[in-house]
Amino acid sequence: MAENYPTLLVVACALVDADRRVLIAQRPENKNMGGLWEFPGGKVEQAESPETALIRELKEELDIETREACLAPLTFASFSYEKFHLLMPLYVCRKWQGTPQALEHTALKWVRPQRLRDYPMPPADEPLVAHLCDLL
Ligand SMILES: Nc1nc2c([nH]c(=O)n2[C@@H]2O[C@H](COP(=O)(O)OP(=O)(O)OP(=O)(O)O)[C@@H](O)[C@H]2O)c(=O)[nH]1
Repeated sequence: MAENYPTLLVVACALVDADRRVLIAQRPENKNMGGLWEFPGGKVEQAESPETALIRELKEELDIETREACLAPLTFASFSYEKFHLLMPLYVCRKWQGTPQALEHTALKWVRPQRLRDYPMPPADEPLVAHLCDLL
């Protein structure tokens, strides 16, 4: 692996509803990996904790509010993309205020964990699905 190959810290969240379904969000077509389904979240900015970043991203992307105590770490993705290495902790959140809206995505979908494989996801996400199936 080349030097100066940055590791990008991105936080993501599996929102889980009362029926044990998970929220996934479709990336806009004009973005890298457009059309794929991902877990809401985004890059951790400087001087932000992962949890603070995730709470911010959930508000910006979905217009929902949650708090640190409602974010349970589940697992992480570690995957080499062409231009960066992605390190992505995945949290589970079962308690939030508001109804998720697709403010930055093309669509949102509540999916049973066993059906997540029906939705094309970024390659980094594929190993995460098994963890959600085990948990839920
Ligand atoms: N939020 C999120 N990002 C993911 C997932 N899987 C995955 O590979 N990523 C990658 O993590 C990177 C950071 O995501 P991001 O949401 O902050 O950035 P972006 O590409 O949408 O564009 P932006 O820079 O305009 O915000 C992207 O390259 C994205 O494709 C995932 O499940 N959720």
